[in-house]
Amino acid sequence: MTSELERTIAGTGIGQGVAVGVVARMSDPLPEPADTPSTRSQAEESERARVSLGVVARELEARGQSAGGAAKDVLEAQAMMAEDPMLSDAIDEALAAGKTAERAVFEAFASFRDQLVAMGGYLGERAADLDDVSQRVIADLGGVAAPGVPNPEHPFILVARDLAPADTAMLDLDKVLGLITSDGGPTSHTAILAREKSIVAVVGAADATGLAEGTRVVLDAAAGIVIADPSDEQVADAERRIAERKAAAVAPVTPGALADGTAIPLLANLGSSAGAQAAADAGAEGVGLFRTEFLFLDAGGSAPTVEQQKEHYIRLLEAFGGKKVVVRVLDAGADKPLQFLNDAHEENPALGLRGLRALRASEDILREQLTALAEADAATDAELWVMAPMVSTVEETRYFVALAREFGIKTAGVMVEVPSLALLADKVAAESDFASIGTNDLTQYTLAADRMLGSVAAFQDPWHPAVLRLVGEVGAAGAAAGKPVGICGEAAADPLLAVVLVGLGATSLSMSTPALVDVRASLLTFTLDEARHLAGIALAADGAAESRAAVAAAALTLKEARS
Ligand SMILES: C=C(OP(=O)(O)O)C(=O)O
Ligand SMILES: [Mg+2]
Repeated sequence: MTSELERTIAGTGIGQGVAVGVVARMSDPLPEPADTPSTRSQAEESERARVSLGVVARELEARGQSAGGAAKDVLEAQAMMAEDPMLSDAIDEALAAGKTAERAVFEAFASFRDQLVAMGGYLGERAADLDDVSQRVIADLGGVAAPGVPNPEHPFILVARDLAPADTAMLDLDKVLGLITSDGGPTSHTAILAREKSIVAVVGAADATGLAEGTRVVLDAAAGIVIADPSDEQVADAERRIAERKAAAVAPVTPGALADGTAIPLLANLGSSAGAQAAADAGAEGVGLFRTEFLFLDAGGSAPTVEQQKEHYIRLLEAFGGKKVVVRVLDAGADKPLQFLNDAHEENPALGLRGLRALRASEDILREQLTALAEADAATDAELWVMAPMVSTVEETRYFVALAREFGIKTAGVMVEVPSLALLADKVAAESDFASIGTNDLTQYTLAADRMLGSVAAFQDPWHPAVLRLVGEVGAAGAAAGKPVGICGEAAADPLLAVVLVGLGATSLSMSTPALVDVRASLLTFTLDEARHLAGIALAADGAAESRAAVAAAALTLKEARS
């Protein structure tokens, strides 16, 4: 039975979590205080300002004490801003002109803010901190709640338009059960943070602006919905799923496998060696995609030297001794521009000189990278595989594999991110040691939808049967040639789609570390035959939404038949 009040709000779910709780809203910024003359004496206004500045400073200090770490430093700096003598001089000046304490605080902080912005750089970035202090003092003067992340005594579901980085740094994850934002898409700052910290979240839920403080909600990230005023059955269902996820999270970290024991190694996507330990702790059986772009982006305008690269690769390989580590050579261009490799203006950079095309045009950089990789491999005992991004022809495959071999790389492969390569997968399999499907780009190129563009985000859906048919081509070619086929795009992190991908022939799955738990649990619930059955259903669908819905229904039927 549904409750009479129940309402469903759609958005984009981040991760697979479920949460039940009451809404606490991030309050909107306060309006600018009116510039009307004060009816109080200057001394009275001055005292009001002094008291509120002190209250806010003490509160920020206290919050800093309880937050600890980097947040403590930020908050203590803010507390000092509230009692900065230059600011209080500016406030006194405005009060002397007959303004209210609210208006005087507003004007004094605003003028300091403008000065900071004019200085630019690090100081410019502190402007938002000053705004925050100003808002808090004005709120205290008016006896209203301070804007920003609320701090109720009980756990809550935070509803906000979007979160500023400073807000997110302060989230008390023991209290915030989930996040709902009305703005922001899957790549917004909030979404990235939620993914990183495994916070249950639905973003871009435009109708969430109507969710009142204290409303009970079920937040279902897996379905991308928020149910306001849910029925008892809906709450019970959500609580059952929360318990299941908790059980999965503490389940033994076993190697990835299907219910019938078919091994499907679960690997991590990493951007630097810094995440290696967390990935290994979460049971990653190796690395399926090491993105080397960050190493090049951090080098400041030129390629890092062979020595610098080698040092970094050694750190990575040492963290995965005896295990497989797939490193992708530099993937510059389009969403990852690197001036020193290609500074030409391109109308359509995603279709331009990017990935292997750009490296081939500056082959010395590719040669240096392969040198560093081969030397790091020789110095460690991980199993190094190297692959090239954005390969679109069989000739490019042959070129890359031959060049990698010249440097002594034992296992060389290509990423399948362009439909042309998937369609020639049999020929690619003959040339290359392995293939790894980058579903993010493969979806972008198959659906002709720029992955950076919000207006076409709905097309960027790897559940689309056209994308899955291409995956199936690569899977079949790999099986026929006896060559591994990995998946390293975001699609592998979707627990149900992961099963479909295995049904299409994927032999390993690579994803960001927090996704490993859910994908491991999902694989364990289906046999290889069932995965193939689900893949067949996905391939037969008309579009992404139909494919997702039909597979979800069939998966439920399979599970119910078993229990
Ligand atoms: C894994 C992929 O590469 P990136 O997201 O780095 O382009 C992909 O395209 O799916
Ligand atoms: Mg890609």
